[in-house]
Amino acid sequence: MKEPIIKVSNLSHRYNVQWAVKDISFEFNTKGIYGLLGANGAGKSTLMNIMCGVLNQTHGEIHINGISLRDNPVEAKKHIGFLPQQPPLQPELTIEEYLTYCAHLRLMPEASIKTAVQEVMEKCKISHFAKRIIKNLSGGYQQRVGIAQAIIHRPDFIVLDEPTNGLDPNQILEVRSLIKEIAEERTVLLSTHILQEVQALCDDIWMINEGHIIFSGSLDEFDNYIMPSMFNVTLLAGPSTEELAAIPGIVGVETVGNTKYRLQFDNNRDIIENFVKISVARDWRLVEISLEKNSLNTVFAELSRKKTKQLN
Ligand SMILES: Nc1ncnc2c1ncn2[C@@H]1O[C@H](COP(=O)(O)OP(=O)(O)OP(=O)(O)O)[C@@H](O)[C@H]1O
Repeated sequence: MKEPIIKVSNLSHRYNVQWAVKDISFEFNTKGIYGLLGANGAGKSTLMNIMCGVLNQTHGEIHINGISLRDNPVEAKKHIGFLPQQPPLQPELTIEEYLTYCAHLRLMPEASIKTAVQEVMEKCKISHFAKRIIKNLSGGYQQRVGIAQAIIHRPDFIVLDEPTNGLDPNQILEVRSLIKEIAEERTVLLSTHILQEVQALCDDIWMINEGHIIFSGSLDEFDNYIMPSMFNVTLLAGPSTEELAAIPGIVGVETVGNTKYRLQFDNNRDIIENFVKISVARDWRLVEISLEKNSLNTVFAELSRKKTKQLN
């Protein structure tokens, strides 16, 4: 049977008395982009540093393609690429010099290095700047070089820690498109505290809060995890707010202009169907009705609140 690309088992880490990461387990078996979402201080960098062999965990095991990172770190690291929050660039070197240096650090066979450097520069669309000194590149191009160093040794598993942090909107789009291309052939774990980032890029989401994984699933599952609690209606011959508030299941009424209402409901899943029936029966001239989808921000805040409550 094929080993998981990455397997994390009962991983915990503490810097001092406080656990930064506590009893985390998961595995990735497919290519694509996995989002690791969490607020500042949630434990993302700690988890990523451990997964990339930069930090030794207090407890637990990591296996990359079946190789133990603790027992066989040199072999395991051949399968991992890492772009930390601060890309480990050498500002005085040219792109080509720097990537050649990285290839040596990655213990690549000497004969394969020149081709690997050319290939990775093409992949990351930086070949035209091969001879340019890194410190003279824009933030977006520096980040491309950071990504290039993470994939030069052709690892199966790439970890990107906040890869679009500090970039302008155009650079963000360019780096995102590069990440998508890279993930067609590999498994990418992308850490971010930006919800739009996971929305734009990720197939699956892991959410971490206070060192615990509090959600894992697809983007749709994440979005729908908490049932919407509001819906909006347009009633051309609407009743008084009192009459609306008296409908069983409605717990709040807000008027938005002359014909529009925003209604809050309890956990009654049949509310929309019931509301339509009542509107027709009472001739309110219903012309529009829509559930208000929770924004990812709302879900994020609610999940954090739920989990913190459970842990206390
Ligand atoms: N070197 C360290 N020594 C002591 N505590 C640390 C150290 N690094 C991180 N921590 C603590 O561990 C917890 C998790 O931090 P971590 O940096 O992993 O979170 P994060 O989700 O990556 O946040 P950010 O997005 O701000 O980097 C925090 O409470 C942080 O203060």
